Amino acid sequence: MNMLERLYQIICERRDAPRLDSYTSHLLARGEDQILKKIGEEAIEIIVAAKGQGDQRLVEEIADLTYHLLVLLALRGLRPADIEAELARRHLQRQKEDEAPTSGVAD
Ligand SMILES: N=c1c2ncn([C@@H]3O[C@H](COP(=O)(O)OP(=O)(O)OP(=O)(O)O)[C@@H](O)[C@H]3O)c2ncn1[C@@H]1O[C@H](COP(=O)(O)O)[C@@H](O)[C@H]1O
Repeated sequence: MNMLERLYQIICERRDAPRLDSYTSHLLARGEDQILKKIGEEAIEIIVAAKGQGDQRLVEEIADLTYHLLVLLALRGLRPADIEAELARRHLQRQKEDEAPTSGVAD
């Protein structure tokens, strides 16, 4: 299991068995609007970091956004595999388009 899957699993555990000492449990209890607000804030922090705070800061902000996106998925009963499936679907679609014979007149 990779770290994203492990983190998602822990977030689901916090959703299903809330803990008083858990930021994740508190965030989930505050509801979807608060999670969406955090996602917006983290996205802006990524832009600020990319525009002049260095690669380490950028990585940290992308990790923050990733964590909050996983919390949103868990709240909605979605899974990281749903995102992978959508990306795979797009990739296969693009491959098919690239492989399809071009219409038009042969020379
Ligand atoms: N990966 C994360 C993670 N990334 C970011 N954050 C939290 O996200 C918050 C974002 O920081 P901000 O300053 O924007 O927000 P804040 O002022 O602390 O809080 P808000 O009131 O704004 O929500 C911080 O409190 C971080 O600790 C995370 N909190 C938890 N995890 C992981 O989630 C799992 C469960 O941890 P608990 O939530 O502690 O149970 C563990 O694997 C943790 O490592």
